[in-house]
Amino acid sequence: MQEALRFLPSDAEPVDRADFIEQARLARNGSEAPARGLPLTVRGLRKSFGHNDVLRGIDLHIPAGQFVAIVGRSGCGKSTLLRLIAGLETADAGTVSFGEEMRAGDIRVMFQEPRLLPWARVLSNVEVGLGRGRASPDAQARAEKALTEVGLGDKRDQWPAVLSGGQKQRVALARALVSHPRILAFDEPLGALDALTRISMQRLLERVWHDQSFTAILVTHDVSEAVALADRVLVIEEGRIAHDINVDIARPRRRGSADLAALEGSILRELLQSADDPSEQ
Ligand SMILES: Nc1ncnc2c1ncn2[C@@H]1O[C@H](COP(=O)(O)OP(=O)(O)OP(=O)(O)O)[C@@H](O)[C@H]1O
Repeated sequence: MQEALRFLPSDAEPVDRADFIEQARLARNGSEAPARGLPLTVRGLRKSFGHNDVLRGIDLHIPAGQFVAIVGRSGCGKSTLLRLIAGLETADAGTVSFGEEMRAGDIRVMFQEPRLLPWARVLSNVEVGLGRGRASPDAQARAEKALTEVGLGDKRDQWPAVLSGGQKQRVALARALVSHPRILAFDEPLGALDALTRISMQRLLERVWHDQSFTAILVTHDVSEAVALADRVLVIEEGRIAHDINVDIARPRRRGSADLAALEGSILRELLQSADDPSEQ
């Protein structure tokens, strides 16, 4: 495992999820197995669009299996960072490296829009996530299993058009999970959902992350979502990681609890302060 880098200005240690994962795994299997998530290290990452210097030097290490949330003002570069990590965008400088050689399907991204194929039934939409593996004999069984994991086993033969927004996002999640990714990147995946659906999707995300032990990176506008789900919250300001906050609150976390609210409040105050700072406009 690579050594964790230090970040500004936080001195928080990377969260050790090993105990949490191991306890769950031992309870399920009675045997020890290595975490499935991949670690990743970002060094000196820079990205500009024309004269807009969006990311001005990002240094970051995410241990295998950690759940990291990225927050910050609109336009601060959260999605750009996520896209660079996922290889959907090319950096101007810097590197993103992973603990091991990557195989196809190791990184998946889930977006705000479900991006389902309207002419394909739900099960076929999930099989799309297998890429070339769609042709394998067990593709259908894997897709059915992924659909069951998101609670939509009974919708396999439906068309996307008849599903609710939340159900469509569940299908998108199943499509992301079917390749057994070792890093799952979420770009504001729940942003278009109503409040109740959003909370039930947050629980689902947390459960699948817990069960499958992938490394999770969540871009969100919603600080309460970030502190409810993540082991660690990164605040991006002025193209850099301005705060790297350890969410040292035991799981399962109770929505609305005083400790979550206090942490959310302190992050929001920080964001509002930087938004009010005229020197940054
Ligand atoms: N392909 C692109 N071409 C030009 N500018 C871009 C491109 N992608 C992003 N940008 C610009 O880079 C900046 C950062 O965008 P990004 O989407 O990463 O921000 P964000 O923090 O995710 O924003 P939001 O919270 O509003 O979704 C913005 O000013 C955006 O307009």
